Amino acid sequence: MAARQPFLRYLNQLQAQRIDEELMSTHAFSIDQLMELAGLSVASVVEHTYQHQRSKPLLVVAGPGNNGGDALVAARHLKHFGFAPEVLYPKAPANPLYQRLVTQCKDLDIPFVADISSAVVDARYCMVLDGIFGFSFKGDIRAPFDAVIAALRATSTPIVSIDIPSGWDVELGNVSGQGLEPTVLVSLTAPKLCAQFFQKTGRAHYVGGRFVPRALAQKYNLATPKYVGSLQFAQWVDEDTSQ
Ligand SMILES: NC(=O)C1=CN([C@@H]2O[C@H](COP(=O)(O)OP(=O)(O)OC[C@H]3O[C@@H](n4cnc5c(N)ncnc54)[C@H](OP(=O)(O)O)[C@@H]3O)[C@@H](O)[C@H]2O)[C@@H](O)CC1
Ligand SMILES: [K+]
Repeated sequence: MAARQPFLRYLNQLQAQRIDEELMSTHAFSIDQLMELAGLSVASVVEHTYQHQRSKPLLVVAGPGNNGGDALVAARHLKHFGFAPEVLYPKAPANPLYQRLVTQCKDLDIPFVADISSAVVDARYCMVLDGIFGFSFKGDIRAPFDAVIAALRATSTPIVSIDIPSGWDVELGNVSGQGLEPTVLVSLTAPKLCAQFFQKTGRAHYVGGRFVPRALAQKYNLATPKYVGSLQFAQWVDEDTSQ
């Protein structure tokens, strides 16, 4: 009997972008649908991890791309889950999709803050949701996000990162030393190569985004997470335990 090919467990940047494109072409998803499910997964992980810490607000930091869109969706769900999210959106693009997400947050009375400092983050928030950069991040961190990430790095407030710890090279990890060091990582669709450098004691790694059709998983030989019932996330197991 032929030996089973090892599953593809960590995506490179190009594979992540191709899978995203194929979901929206071959597999007929709209970006709004994918973002909604991605953001719901992230909010579900936050609820699972920080359900006993609702007495303080949580800070959602949204970047200029779809990672930021996921963060805005998560903020909306978290408000419905009984949390008190506040959003920092330093560079809101003139893109109708993101503008609709902002309106939806404002209609729920989610405050948008103009600026943060490390001291304010530590004093005011129970956690930070990092939706600054995802799988399209490249190069050195440019303004205004260099200052935002530096301020977050100087806090002791726990960070949950969406898909990629912001500032990390998507494949090589925190090679610049300037990226965030989150407590929790929620990979979407499948972990990217940088997630291999995240697996350390005291941290939790989940996968979310329950929208991958079997045909796409088979095409890439993806190691699909074992989602249970209606849960929107699954714990990522570090080694290949598939049969
Ligand atoms: N299938 C899935 O898994 C799904 C994934 N989804 C989510 O989409 C995410 C990927 O989204 P994405 O492609 O829009 O890119 P993302 O990383 O958010 O940022 C791009 C922005 O960052 C900027 N930028 C880049 N480098 C920079 C730098 N050094 N310094 C400063 N800025 C920099 C760049 O600017 P530009 O280079 O264009 O000037 C652009 O504005 C993915 O991680 C996941 O969260 C779901 O929504 C849907 C289903
Ligand atoms: K991120």
